[in-house]
Amino acid sequence: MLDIRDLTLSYGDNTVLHNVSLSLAQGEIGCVLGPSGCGKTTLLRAIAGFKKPESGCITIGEQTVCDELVNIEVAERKVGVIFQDFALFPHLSVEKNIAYGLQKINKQERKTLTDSAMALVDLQDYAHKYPHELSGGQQQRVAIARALAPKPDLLLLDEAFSSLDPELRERLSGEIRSLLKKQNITALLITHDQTEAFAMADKIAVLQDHVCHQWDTAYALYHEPATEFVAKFIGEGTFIEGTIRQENQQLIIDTHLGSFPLEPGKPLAEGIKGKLLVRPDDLRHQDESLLKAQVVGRSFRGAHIMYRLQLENSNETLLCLAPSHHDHAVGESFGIHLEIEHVICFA
Ligand SMILES: Nc1ncnc2c1ncn2[C@@H]1O[C@H](COP(=O)(O)OP(=O)(O)OP(=O)(O)O)[C@@H](O)[C@H]1O
Repeated sequence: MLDIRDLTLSYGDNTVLHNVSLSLAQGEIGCVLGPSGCGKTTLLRAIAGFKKPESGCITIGEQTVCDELVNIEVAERKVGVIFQDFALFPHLSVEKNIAYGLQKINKQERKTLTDSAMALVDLQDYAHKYPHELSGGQQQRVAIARALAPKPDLLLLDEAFSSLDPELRERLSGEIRSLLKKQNITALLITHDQTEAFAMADKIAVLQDHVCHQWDTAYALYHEPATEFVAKFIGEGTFIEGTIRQENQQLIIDTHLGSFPLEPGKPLAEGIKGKLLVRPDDLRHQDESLLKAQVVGRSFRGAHIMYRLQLENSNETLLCLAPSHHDHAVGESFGIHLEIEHVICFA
């Protein structure tokens, strides 16, 4: 339903996107995640048709909306956009806001589409209210109904939850995911909030320095990051150094916390130094372990405590997520054991 191939786009000399590719099947929800200024909004603007790329191709449904020969107008692309501030018209009622994009359609059909969009987001009782009479969550639902009323092929959400408080944001992102899934709507959202991306998206693109580092499921981004940037950006963790050796065709990294076999097919070779990713859940609390570490920081998270630990005879600190009944104060030491299920190593 959405196919972006080798998209390159600049503002003057500033290349913002370089050879970005990603695609979504009908009914899939994608998310573009990345640090501020990495080009998330620019990508969305290119898909909607507000900014023409230098090269590359965008296809929405059956229609190529932009390539070296074609550039379809914004209004002709079957795309619904929801902006960060919802962009509702303050002087129009909920019903009229939703009907706004349907002016080319005859009156009867306009009423049918408006009513069904209002029902979709459960706002029938608010049809004659004005935006200032609604809560933030209700305003967002109006914005969604307005974007969905013309039955777009693709829905784009630009930081659509960021002006809401965290609790409402979490609840609404779950609700909206269910709504989009039930209606089999294809959507792409941009956010800098990983929790929101994980809660909503089937697939996530991680952008940084103009390029898309990885386009994958949340699970793969966390457990099989393609680049060091993705490993650092998604989730928490620390890198420890080691040396790579080969034993019976198998590459192994030796570190001061143990030796770990490496996945095949990575650009790693015997004799080079490697950086091994240690996630907080790889480091286990184990009283009987001879390997001891001292608590230098801690953050209580309810069921778990995130410890920052310093190894004996080392300046290195590591994160350890332990069940909160293992309650240790800063300055105390406890035994640890490294058990890595997904071995992630970079040269
Ligand atoms: N209209 C414009 N003219 C010139 N440069 C622009 C324009 N819009 C964006 N840029 C530049 O393009 C880069 C990407 O901007 P963009 O808004 O796409 O990033 P973003 O990832 O959405 O950032 P944020 O998370 O802060 O919203 C930035 O360096 C920005 O300064």
